[in-house]
Amino acid sequence: MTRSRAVNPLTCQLDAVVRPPGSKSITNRALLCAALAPGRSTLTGALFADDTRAMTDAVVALGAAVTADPDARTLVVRGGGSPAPDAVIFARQSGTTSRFVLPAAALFGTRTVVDGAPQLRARPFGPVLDALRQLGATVEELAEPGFLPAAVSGPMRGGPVRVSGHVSSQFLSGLLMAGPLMRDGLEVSVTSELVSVPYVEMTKSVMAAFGVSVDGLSVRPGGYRARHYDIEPDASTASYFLGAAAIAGGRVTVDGLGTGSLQGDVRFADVLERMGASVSRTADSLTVSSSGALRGVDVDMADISDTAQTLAAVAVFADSPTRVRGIGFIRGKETNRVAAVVTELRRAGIDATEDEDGFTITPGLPRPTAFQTYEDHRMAMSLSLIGLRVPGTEILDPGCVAKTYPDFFTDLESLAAHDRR
Ligand SMILES: O=C(O)C1=C[C@@H](OP(=O)(O)O)[C@@H](O)[C@H](O)C1
Ligand SMILES: C=C(OP(=O)(O)O)C(=O)O
Repeated sequence: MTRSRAVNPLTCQLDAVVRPPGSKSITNRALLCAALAPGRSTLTGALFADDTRAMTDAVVALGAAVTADPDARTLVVRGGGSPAPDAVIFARQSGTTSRFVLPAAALFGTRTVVDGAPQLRARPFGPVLDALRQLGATVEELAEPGFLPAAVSGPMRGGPVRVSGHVSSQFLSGLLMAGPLMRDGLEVSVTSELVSVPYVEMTKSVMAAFGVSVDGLSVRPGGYRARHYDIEPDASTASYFLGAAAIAGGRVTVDGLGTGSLQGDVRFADVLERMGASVSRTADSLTVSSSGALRGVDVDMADISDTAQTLAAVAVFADSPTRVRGIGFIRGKETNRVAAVVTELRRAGIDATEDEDGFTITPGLPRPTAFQTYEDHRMAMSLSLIGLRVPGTEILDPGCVAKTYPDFFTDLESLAAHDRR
């Protein structure tokens, strides 16, 4: 296993067109909806990474049959089955997989155990477990209350349910996706401020594509319909390439992320625009061009928090401080992302401070640093951007990118082939 990976500075301005792998969030929603739809669905443009393997294994445990063709980026799903008694789902490090399959597993009369890697066991599950109890499921917390592993069994009667929204939107998305298969359908009330709102809109869009409409946060009883579904590239992943254009200068076009994207994270480009980059958007692409001169920004990233670490790396190269707000909840992601990003930038000599709801970065010249990554793919990918400008940058435990983007370093290196010479 490689313990560290050097990132080489770009020597010239960029001029690249990239097509990142498929969206993790859409792939995992489409897999679950397809598994709940009787018949054969074909998912094209799918992501093949640890998180989507976790969901693939999970839907198989729920009774679906899945044929994967990674070269063609295609998953064929035969849905409409049911889990074997005492099924066990191991969600690896995947928040989406675990939070989405708990409600789906509790649709069935058999007992299913959901567990994950130690890192996932440390993340919160209380809101979804509590909601499942309200809906009539039997829930056993097999370790600590509110954490994995947990066992669930149904069926659920459905109807009104209350769930909090300030820790994660994934609880709400998971409940909605199981909603049409509950006896009385589902009517969700969110009891606290909802974070990551665009992901709930994405949930509704993918459900609609599979034949289920959501009215507000209410779903009528019904069923999903199998179909062919094409998945767009991952917008969170695209943020690393757009960030590269912003700091290295030049131009990067992301092919396949158009104005109709289902992903809120395309709005990372709006933040770069506020910092002084130029952005152009078409029906099928997103382009960021920059001279490399950037100003700091004060921005609320509660809707697009997976790109907050990318922004932290970009902010280092601006000419005034950047303040990121609204993201206190990312302390409960793969790692405490607020603390991790501040610690690592300080390790490089940058003046970074933790705020209650985010962080503040004052630009500076980073020194050559071996960055720790805290088993967090986004720490590794974001801090790599610093290496595009600063010689001697190393990323420790680079393999952690496998969670969502196994080929990240190869693709980042191939950007250099597109230097504008
Ligand atoms: O629903 C989704 O696909 C996701 C929602 C977000 O999580 P939270 O709702 O926990 O912020 C995001 O960070 C995660 O990567 C994917
Ligand atoms: C938070 C993330 O993932 P998840 O919650 O799905 O594990 C992420 O991909 O940054």
